[in-house]
Amino acid sequence: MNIVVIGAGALGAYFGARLQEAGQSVQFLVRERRAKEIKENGLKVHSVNGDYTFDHPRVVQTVEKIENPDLVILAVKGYHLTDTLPLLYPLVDKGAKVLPVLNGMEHITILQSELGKDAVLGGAAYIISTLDEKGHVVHSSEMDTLLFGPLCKSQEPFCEELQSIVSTANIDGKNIPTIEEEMWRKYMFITAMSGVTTAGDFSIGTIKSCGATKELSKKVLEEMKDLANSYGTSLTEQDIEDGFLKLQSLPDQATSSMHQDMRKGLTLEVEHLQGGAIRLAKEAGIDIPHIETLYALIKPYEKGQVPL
Ligand SMILES: NC(=O)C1=CN([C@@H]2O[C@H](COP(=O)(O)OP(=O)(O)OC[C@H]3O[C@@H](n4cnc5c(N)ncnc54)[C@H](OP(=O)(O)O)[C@@H]3O)[C@@H](O)[C@H]2O)C=CC1
Ligand SMILES: CC(C)(CO)C(=O)C(=O)O
Repeated sequence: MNIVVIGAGALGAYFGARLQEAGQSVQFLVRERRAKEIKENGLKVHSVNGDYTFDHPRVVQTVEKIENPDLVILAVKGYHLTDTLPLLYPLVDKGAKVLPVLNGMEHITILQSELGKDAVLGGAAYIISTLDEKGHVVHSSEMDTLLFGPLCKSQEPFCEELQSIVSTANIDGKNIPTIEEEMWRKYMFITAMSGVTTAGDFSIGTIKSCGATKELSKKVLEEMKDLANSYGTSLTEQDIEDGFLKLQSLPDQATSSMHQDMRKGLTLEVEHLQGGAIRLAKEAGIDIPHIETLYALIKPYEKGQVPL
């Protein structure tokens, strides 16, 4: 399969590496800074599931050079989504399906209205990865789940083909027929995990060891369940329990990508995640006070600046 990764960051470079390792043709469509970094330092993955070094990473900076793309893995941050549209239009015109692995939900509506429903698959990832000072991927816990699936019936055969490909790769890749619900589950989980770790500036261990902080995480999961259900899913108390168990199963030092970004002084996805939840809740007429509070605490750090 001809795979194009837009967003050769912590997540895109990891899954791109695993798919190339499995024999697929993978190209990274990058901007100038990242192209230079990869040229200077090469592209490597340091992973608890096995390292991978690209001999010659296939890096392109213009979309015109890409021929016969089958799949675009879209792995940029939420705040970069609209910048990728000029790249996505021609790739979709050339026949590619787009698999967005961003956290959140609002990007699906934007992509579907810009690219057409047929072109946009559902996707979500569970992985803890980051980039080091050389721009190499550091994947620090065994979890590397890539979930994808059809958002409309016409995509089912493509997703089956993709399943047969990811099954040969060293990742936990799954075609989920009910991917939309699965994306809401992930959104529920990440809103709690990123919200609490970033607002508190602590890792999972602190959530696990403090009763009141655990309770706050549960309240956020509950609010997200109600939000998801107001958009047509059927999440249950069991999903909250499962989300909470997943959070507790992570190593004490593990933390969210948003919190890692805050520690590095980078821009945060707070508007895309907690902000997105607030907008969707307003539209649905439901209250999500705990998420609003986390949003207010994180928002001052959004641009990476240290507040006064
Ligand atoms: N990291 C993690 O553990 C997880 C992340 N996620 C989600 O995955 C998404 C990606 O996160 P992550 O990989 O951490 O982010 P990174 O910041 O590590 O990577 C994003 C990459 O996107 C690139 N990019 C942005 N705009 C463009 C563009 N127009 N053209 C080409 N490349 C572009 C950036 O390049 P440049 O250097 O040029 O800015 C950067 O390399 C987020 O939504 C995140 O929430 C989900 C699960 C886990
Ligand atoms: C919680 C986690 C690590 C799970 O994949 C994640 O999605 C993120 O931090 O962005």
